[in-house]
Amino acid sequence: MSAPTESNRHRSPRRKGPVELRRDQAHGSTADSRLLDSRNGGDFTHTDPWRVMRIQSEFVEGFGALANVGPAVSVFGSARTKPGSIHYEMGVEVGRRLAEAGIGVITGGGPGSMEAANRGACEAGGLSVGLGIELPFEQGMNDWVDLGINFRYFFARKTMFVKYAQGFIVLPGGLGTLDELFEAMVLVQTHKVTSFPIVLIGKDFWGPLLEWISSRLVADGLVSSKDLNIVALADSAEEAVNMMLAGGVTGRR
Ligand SMILES: C/C(=C\CNc1ncnc2c1ncn2[C@@H]1O[C@H](COP(=O)(O)O)[C@@H](O)[C@H]1O)CO
Repeated sequence: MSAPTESNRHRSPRRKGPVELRRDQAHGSTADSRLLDSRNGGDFTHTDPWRVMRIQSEFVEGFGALANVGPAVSVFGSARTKPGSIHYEMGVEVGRRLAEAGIGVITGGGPGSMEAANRGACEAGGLSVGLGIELPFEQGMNDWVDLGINFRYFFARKTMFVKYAQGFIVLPGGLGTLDELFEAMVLVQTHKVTSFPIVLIGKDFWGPLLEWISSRLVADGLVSSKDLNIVALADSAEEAVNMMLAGGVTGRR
């Protein structure tokens, strides 16, 4: 911005919402002139202020669609497990047992263990929710989702996993699953959520990770030893769902 001179000092400032623009910054188009200017084409949809509106609409639509889901558990796990594999079948059983306990199932709506948990819930007549995510490659919602919402933004979607669930069950998975697990653990660690059971299924799979957290992170003073209690380990779908119930998740009667 250039320094004030005699010629521009008194030019009136221009307001853009909470932003006030003076001198050279005050030139340019106005919101209504841009709205009426057909030469802009669709370029405005690539601007950050427009994205804020889209982000806001994801929250509004997500909150609206999920407001009445009732008691639910978010189930995370690999997008790559195949029907017939141990982890896929475990996902089906998790979904089924949650549904039988009157608890809805929320997943990422994708393939693999997400599909498995939705399938188990759907087949048992329970609520099966999928929070899909737009990805650079074609990827539809799995067939077992009854209530599906598609998100553009991971962070809006993640809010829904926490806000509408009373606990998390985590099946074996890769980076996406680890991301969701660690986010949940930090929310509990920082008391952003309370009474929120997180159960990992598969002692062989998760044991070494917890052992590393204990032997390295706790030993180096990076994590408090009491934070190890944020997660519990289970070896079966039955055990995991019972831990949810014992942890305060109560199903619909
Ligand atoms: C890579 C493949 C499919 C990707 N499709 C996904 N759809 C919905 N949600 C997804 C997808 N991929 C990852 N997620 C989320 O992360 C977790 C699984 O990630 P991981 O890296 O496979 O562990 C899962 O809980 C989702 O919320 C294969 O075709």
